[in-house]
Amino acid sequence: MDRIRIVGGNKLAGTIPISGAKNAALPLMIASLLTDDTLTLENVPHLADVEQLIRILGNHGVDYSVNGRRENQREGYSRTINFSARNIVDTTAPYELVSKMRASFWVVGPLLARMGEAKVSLPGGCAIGTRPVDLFIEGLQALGAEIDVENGYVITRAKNRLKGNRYVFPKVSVGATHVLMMAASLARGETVLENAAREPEIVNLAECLNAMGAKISGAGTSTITIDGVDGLSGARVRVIPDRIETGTYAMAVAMTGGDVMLEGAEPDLLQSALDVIGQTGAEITPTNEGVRVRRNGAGISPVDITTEPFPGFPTDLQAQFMGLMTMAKGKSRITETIFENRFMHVQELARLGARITLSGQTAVVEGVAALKGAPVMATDLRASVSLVIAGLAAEGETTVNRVYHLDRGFERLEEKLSGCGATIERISG
Ligand SMILES: CC(=O)N[C@H]1[C@@H](OP(=O)(O)OP(=O)(O)OC[C@H]2O[C@@H](n3ccc(=O)[nH]c3=O)[C@H](O)[C@@H]2O)O[C@H](CO)[C@@H](O)[C@@H]1O
Ligand SMILES: C=C(OP(=O)(O)O)C(=O)O
Repeated sequence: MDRIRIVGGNKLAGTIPISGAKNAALPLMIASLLTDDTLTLENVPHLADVEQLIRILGNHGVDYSVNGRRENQREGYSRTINFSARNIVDTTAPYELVSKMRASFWVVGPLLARMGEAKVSLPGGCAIGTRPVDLFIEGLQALGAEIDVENGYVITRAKNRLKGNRYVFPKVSVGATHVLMMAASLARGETVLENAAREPEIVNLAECLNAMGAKISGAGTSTITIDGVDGLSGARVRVIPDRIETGTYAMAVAMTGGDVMLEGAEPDLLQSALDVIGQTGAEITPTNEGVRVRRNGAGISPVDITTEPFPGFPTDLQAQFMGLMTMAKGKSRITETIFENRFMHVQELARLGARITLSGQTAVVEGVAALKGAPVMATDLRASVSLVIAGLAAEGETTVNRVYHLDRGFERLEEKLSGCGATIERISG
């Protein structure tokens, strides 16, 4: 199994290109199921999750080509991919495929809306919480779907076309908002979603659906209105830059010191996180090229954060921020409100010498003067990258095991960091 080896202590300096966002690319790819025309997506990142979703969509009959040709190489930067769901050959998404990635469950919305049925395995066990699907079920039922959960599958049927309705989310859910927006696009009449997620990825999906002929307004606010249409067509849409990748590298620079241009980053997509990083002592400068991050001289100031739905501080940056706080000059409190089990990085950061105590959903981090390299491993994507950040700042050698987590969400991580002066390499086998 591959590992990442890091020798810490170097400041980062140079340019890091920001890739297309994993969490935007996935729902956009799934939207291709809604039409028999070709959906062309630009800036799709080359990630394990994208490859896995290509396999899942292929099982339903979706054909794809990369820049006009099929491509199997594992490495490469963000690409343009054409998706064509001319014929849906199967409305079942089996356990073997869905269990590997949460977002694959989202095919339930377009399959049900276009084909009148979908049988989708419950998503697999995940390291950050229980992650139920009750809101998806309740929301699709509000649109007229009949739903049974049997033998680990969610079985959905719509005898007639789905029918628009008002649905108030009892809790903000990114995935359920994506799915209901897609399903309601092909429903009869108007759907109003209240307490909807406001994440930039929701806006990107709404833009995509509208380019395909949907009539959606209000995406990016908590009330989204969808006027159902009879059919959707193809379109060409660009995946937004990855705000989590942007925040991750910004925190890496805040921790090691240095001066890095995050090329192509859009500050509006992560303003709350950039504000917090600024409060730790790093200088954040939006430019025409992207976002410049600098930290020289003075140390890292402690800052308290609480994760929240957008526009609050994102849960997907919580682990990385904890990494940064391990070397702050004082005590910080980090409260996780989105997922009940997203502190799996705490015990691994402790191997590097971090001092963290947990009390319910809050971690209290007592900054230390130096971390010392060690072998570590993490159980999820963002936890893994928090260990990479900490390793970059630690004295000596750190090896991060279970690299497949990183490959889910970070395109060419080692190359981007070593290009800025980090000593980091992948060790195969
Ligand atoms: C592929 C993708 O885009 N993943 C992101 C998406 O995940 P995902 O869409 O799975 O996250 P949600 O926004 O749905 O989850 C938010 C909270 O709602 C709960 N919930 C959700 C659905 C449901 O039916 N019932 C329920 O109780 C979840 O357990 C969680 O506690 O948003 C999360 C929150 O920003 C991010 O951390 C993930 O990176
Ligand atoms: C939690 C994440 O992804 P997923 O929802 O696919 O598990 C993530 O991107 O941090």
